[in-house]
This record gives sequence, structure tokens and C-alpha cells, in this order.
Amino acid sequence: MSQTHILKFGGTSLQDASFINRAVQVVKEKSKEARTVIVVSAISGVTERLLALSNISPSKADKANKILKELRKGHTSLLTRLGGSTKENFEQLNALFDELRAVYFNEDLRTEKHKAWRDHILSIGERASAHLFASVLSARQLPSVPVETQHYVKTDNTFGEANIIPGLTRELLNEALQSLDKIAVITGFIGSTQQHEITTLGRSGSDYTAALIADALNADHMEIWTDVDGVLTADPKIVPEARNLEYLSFEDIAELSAHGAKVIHPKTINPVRKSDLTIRVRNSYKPEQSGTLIRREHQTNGEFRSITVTGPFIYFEVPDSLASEISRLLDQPELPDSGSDGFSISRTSRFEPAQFVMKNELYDTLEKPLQELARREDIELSVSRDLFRVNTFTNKLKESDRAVTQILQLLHRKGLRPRRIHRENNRRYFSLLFPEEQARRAANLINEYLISDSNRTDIFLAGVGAVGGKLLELIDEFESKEVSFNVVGICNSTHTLWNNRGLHKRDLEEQLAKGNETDWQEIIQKLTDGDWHHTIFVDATGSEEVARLYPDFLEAGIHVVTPSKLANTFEQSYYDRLREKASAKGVSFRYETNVGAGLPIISTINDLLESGDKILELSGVVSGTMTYLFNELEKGVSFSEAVSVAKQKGYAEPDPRDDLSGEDVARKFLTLARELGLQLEMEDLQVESLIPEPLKELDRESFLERLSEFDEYWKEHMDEAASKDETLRYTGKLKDGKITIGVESLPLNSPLGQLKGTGNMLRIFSSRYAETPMIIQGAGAGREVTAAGVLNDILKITKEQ
Ligand SMILES: Nc1ncnc2c1ncn2[C@@H]1O[C@H](COP(=O)(O)OP(=O)(O)O)[C@@H](O)[C@H]1O
Ligand SMILES: N[C@@H](CC(=O)OP(=O)(O)O)C(=O)O
Repeated sequence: MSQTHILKFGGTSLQDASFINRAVQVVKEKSKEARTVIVVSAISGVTERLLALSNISPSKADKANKILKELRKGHTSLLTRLGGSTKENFEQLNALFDELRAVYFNEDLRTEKHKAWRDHILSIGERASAHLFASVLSARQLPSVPVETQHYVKTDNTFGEANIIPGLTRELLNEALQSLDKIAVITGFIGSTQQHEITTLGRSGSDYTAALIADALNADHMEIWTDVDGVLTADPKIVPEARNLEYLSFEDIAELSAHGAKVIHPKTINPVRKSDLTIRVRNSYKPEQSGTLIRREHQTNGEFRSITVTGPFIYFEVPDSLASEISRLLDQPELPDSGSDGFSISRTSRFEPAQFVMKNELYDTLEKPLQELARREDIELSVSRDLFRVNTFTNKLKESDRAVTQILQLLHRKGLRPRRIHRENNRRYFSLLFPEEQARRAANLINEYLISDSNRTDIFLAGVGAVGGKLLELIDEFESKEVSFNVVGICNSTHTLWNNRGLHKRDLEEQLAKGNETDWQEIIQKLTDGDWHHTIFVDATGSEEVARLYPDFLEAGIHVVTPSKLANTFEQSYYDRLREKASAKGVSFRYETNVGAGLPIISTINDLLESGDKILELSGVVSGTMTYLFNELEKGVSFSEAVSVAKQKGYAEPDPRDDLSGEDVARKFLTLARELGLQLEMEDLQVESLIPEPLKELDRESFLERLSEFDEYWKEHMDEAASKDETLRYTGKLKDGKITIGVESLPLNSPLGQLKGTGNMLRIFSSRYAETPMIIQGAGAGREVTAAGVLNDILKITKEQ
């Protein structure tokens, strides 16, 4: 057997009899393949109980005795239950609890060498579990021996967080373990000074012990058995949706654990940094899973993405002149070691305040001198307490800062503003400071950003009629390497359907009718609360009620896209409010299809304006229905017949008066005018209606029936135009701040006279296009072109992010 494997069982992997049985099984399997060396932590919760014991004054002997008794009982009854209770094993375990009692009540040690006394107390946890586990293994035909590392792991005398003396430790461990013919069950977490006083290596230090042993024995592989699937993208206690990382490098894990990923002790990699050791972090609840593989070589496959949350911290600002003195205070060697992110200082210039972030406990020890310093300088030191750092790691940060920008935008949309942003020189990491609850929320949102395809856009589609239904089809068919869409919800006026994993055209047909009742407030709430990082609300309803809700969506950090012309043509104050909300929240409101369906009219006008051009006139035909009607009249079809066919073909609205009134064209021109910055209301437009006065008030059926009374009128008009080689078109014009809309007689061979089908044509006269206008022409109606235009808006938002 040439290979040596180290198995480290954390406290959680030995928490009760069934876990210990599972651990025995793991050892049994492993020991068939390789020489197996075990490292154990104290049974879950035991270190906490021992710490609690060390904080009980001996005057409260009852309380202390209760803990002492429970700990002894807990271990010995496990020994019995697991079949390891030979007389010798029982005596050895009891001897440890006798020792614990004796040390606890040793008043001299407690008072004179308090920290050493406490470490001695803590050591019992690991020593007891090593004895217990070795006894159980031996009883199961796996001959084992407990090894207490206070004899071999040598440290300085920084009790509670001792530093290893590497050479000596390596030599002693090697000597003790090299030729053992039984399975060594070694205590993690503990060592001793040169004077043989027991020390501990810092909370969760057993991982570190395991690495020291791996180094001493030149081991090939090490397994860290714990209670999670491996190293995850975040602590699952904070981020339940955290995902397992398949591979990490030594450098990755060292960086994560130094910044609070508790799954592995920060010093673990130190002794093995240069070795070819492989480390697997595995879940004792799911031994069949492969966990996370950690090795020296750097994996650049994008796996390195994770979040840690550290704290609590204090934050305060002082005039820069005070910063150096405070730094000196922080330099005192007797201060408690508060880890690599114990404190940080930012100084930008002499004139800007210096910003301090420090762990709560560090501040508590410094509060007095700090306040004194502040008083001397006559400033009030105002501190914010209990803040937490959300640290984000990702390989993407090596390439650019885009991920930082995207994450900040995402948090901003969800109403989360960090108190402080800190970008490390090491380009894979940045941190944000928040109050506790916000930190939790931010961690969950960032996790979603990191694990989901960051190119993914989530969509809620309201209205699944002609345009909405087609859009869903287009989204289903859409394929791109850079962007992906996920329709998380759809609704019509009665039903709403949700699915985080994505909805498709077939769901619309099969499932929507079984959905919940549509409740707009609930939809807004759900989209606001969801951890989707990039959401677009698409309104294809044409409903006024929905168009009035856009500010709420924008306020919730949700982009809005719509083919509906309503929102842009409500009162000017509403129009302005939409823009203000969108800009305040960093989200987009897009509506390219409001004019000319799929034709790029609004974007072209904006491009011209942005590049400094001045629009002088906009004119032409922007109603496909009207073009169709006049084309039919040209062919000799009667007015009433043309209207009814337009209705049948779906060009005209269900009540054709909505088109004939000119309202549709008016809304389009008003939208264009406002795009140019004009402040206008619908009433300011001059619009010629094609609805004969006597038919205005009729119901829809009677209107259609009586429309033929006016056929003659339109025939005469058309004949008159024809006699001059002209034809009729319904046109609009915006010039000098005024909009006029109505029927014009135009030469048959002019560009507008030549329009066919549902053709639209808009002429843009500008400073640059003063003589010959820029012309945008094409089909200006129809569900295909409109849905494609909406999809284009969605794509634009996605690419802006
Ligand atoms: N990135 C992370 N991946 C996995 N677990 C993490 C991470 N960050 C923190 N943890 C926490 O680490 C715990 C495992 O460490 P610990 O409690 O010391 O277990 P053990 O007793 O097995 O050593 C997990 O239960 C989890 O809450
Ligand atoms: N028992 C010690 C050391 C340790 O490493 O424990 P665990 O492996 O259960 O995190 C502690 O609780 O800090």
C-alpha cells in the first residue's frame, strides 16, 4: 500500500452514534485502498460547552458540575452504544473527564495562567473524541490507537491561537506516526508549548492539524468530512441556494477562508502549499457525493466564485489628520488578533475624512482611547455598529470591473446601497458593507448573480394575445451565445403563471388557464422580492390599468418594455415621472414599437439627437391601417367594405373607430414630439377624424351598419384626387412645435403616394438632413414585426447591463 490518506472528521461528522457509524464505514472503505490516518475534532457542540464551562465562576459549582457531568455522560454513553466499552477504553475516557474536573477546579491555574488553563480545558474535547473513535474502530476490526497531539505539535505560547514551530512539529509527528502499525486517530486543534503547556490553534483548527500531518507524512490525499456538500459559493446558513464548487486551487481556498469561509481553517493550506496533495471536502450526510476537489494547480475554469459574509464591524469616519494616531493605536501588539479583515482604513486625501472599519470586539477594546482622542480634537466620534461585510470573489474580476458594476447596479435596483465599497488590489475580490439584514439579502442576490448564467435575463410577460403570444414564440426560438432569456411569469387579465425555471409557448396553451388569479400588486411584489438579478416586465396588454403601474415596476428595479402607446401619451407629468424613476433606479423603459411597429424610428431619432443633430420636421404616414384603407379606396373598393375587411384581417382595432378617429396616429406623433423634448398634451394636437359626426355615438354594430352611408363621400374625394393624378393618405406632421394630423391629397407617384399594404414612411428633416430627409420606410403593423421589435428592446436592455 503505497499511498497515505488523511481523513479529517469535523465535529459535525461525529455528532451522534449514526454519524460515528457512518464515519467508521468511510474508514473501513478507505483503509482498503491506502494507509489511513484519522484526525478528529471534538464532537459537535463540545468545544462550545467547554468554552461555556471556562466562563463559569467556580462559585457557581452547580452549573459547572452540570456541564462536567453531561460531557462525561455524553461520551461514555456513546462509547457503550457503539460497542467500544471495554474496561480499558472506559477507564481512559473517564480519566480524561477526571482531568477536566481537576483542571477546572484548579484555582491557581485559573487565576495565574488563565489562557493556558482555558486551552487545557478545551483540549479535552478533541482528546475525548479521539479516544472514543479509536475505541469504536478497534471494536469494529479496525485496530486503532488514539494520538494526542499536545506531545507532537509544538507551538509558541499564544494560547487560543497558537503558532506552530514547523520544523520541530514535522519531525515529532513523523517520528510518532511513521511506523505505527495501527490506524492513528489523532486529535485536531491542539498542541503544546516548549514548556509542555497545552495550546489550541484557533477555532476550527483541526483542518490545520490534518494538513500538518499530511505534510509530515508526505500524504497523497486528504479528506475533510463535514456537514455541507463541499466548498460552496456561500455559507448555506446565510444563502440557502449556494452551490457546490467542483474544483478549487490552494490559492483560491486560502483566500476564501482568510475572508471568512468557515468551511476550512484559514491556515490549512500553509503546510502543504507546495505539495501535490489533493484535498477533498465532503459531506458526511451524503458520502456518495464527490464534494470539492482542491489542489495546487490553478483552475481558471470560472469555478472560483464565492461570497463570504464577515462581521460584525464598526464603521466610523474621522478627519484625516487623526488617522495616523488611530493607526498607531491599532498597531499595539497586545490587541486581540482579529483576523485578516480585523480592520481596514481608507484615506483618499488630506481633505477627505479617513474611513475606519473594524471588528466590533476590536473596537470595544479600543473604544476608550479612541473616544479620548476624539475629545482632544474636539470632534464627535459617531460610529455605526453591527455592520457586515459581503465579500465577493470571482475570476471575472481579473479581466474587468464589469462584474462589480453589474453587482452594484443589481443591488441598487433592489434598493440596497452599501455603506462602503472596498476593492482589493488583488483583483479577484471586493467587499461591500451593510447592516446585517441587508448583508444577508445582498449575499443571496450576489449568489444568484454568480451562479446563474450572468448573461441571463428574466422576463415577466403580461398579455399573451397577438403580440405577446408571438413574442413568447420568438423567445423560445431565440438562440445566442451572449444572451439567454428565462420567462419567469406570464399573465393575461384573468390568470397568472409562474415558473422560475422558465415558461414556454406550450405553457401558454396548456397551463395558463390553470394559473392563479391575476393580481397586479402580487406580481409587482413577487418580482421585487425575487432574487432574479436582471428582470424585464413586458406589457403587451394594451391596458390602461397596467400602463399606470410602470412607475411601480421601475421603482422596484425592474425594466419595462412595451408596445403599448398609452404610458407615453398620458399626461406630461406621468411621462416625466417614468423617466425620473427609471433614471433614479438605473433601469430602462423601452418602447421602440410605439411608432412604426418594428421600424427603428424612435432609436434613430434618439441617435440623431445624441450625436448633436437638431430635428426640424417629422412627417409622413405612421398608420398601417390607414395605408391599407386608402389603398383599397384607390382600387375602387367602398369605404365601408374596406373598413370591414381591415377589421377582419386584424389590421384595424376591434372597434375601427379607434383607428378612424386618428387617435392612434396622434399618440404616435405625441410620443415623437415628447422624444424631442416638447411638452405637449393630447389636446394640443390638431387631429382630423374620419368618423362621420352622426356615427360617433353609436354602438359598434350600428356604426358598421351605417358606415356605407358615407361611401359616396369618400368615393367623390378619391375620384377628385385621381383626376389630378393624386391619391389620399392619412399623414401627420410635427413642425415648429405643432402637430397636425389628417387626410392629404398627394401625387400618386410621390413616395407617400406609392405606399402599399400596411406601409409606413416617416421623413426626418434635421440640420444634417435639411434638403433630403432621412426616410424610414417599411411595414408598420402586424404581430410579427411588432413582436420582433419588442424582442429587440429586450435585447438592447440585456446588452446594456
Ligand atoms: N463557502 C462555504 N462553503 C461551505 N460551507 C461554508 C462556507 N462558508 C461557511 N460555511 C460553513 O462551514 C460549516 C462547516 O464548518 P464547521 O462548522 O467548522 O464544520 P466541521 O465541524 O465539520 O468542521 C458549514 O456548515 C457552513 O455553515
Ligand atoms: N473543536 C474545535 C476545532 C475544530 O476544528 O472543530 P471543527 O472541525 O468541528 O470545526 C472547534 O470547535 O473550533
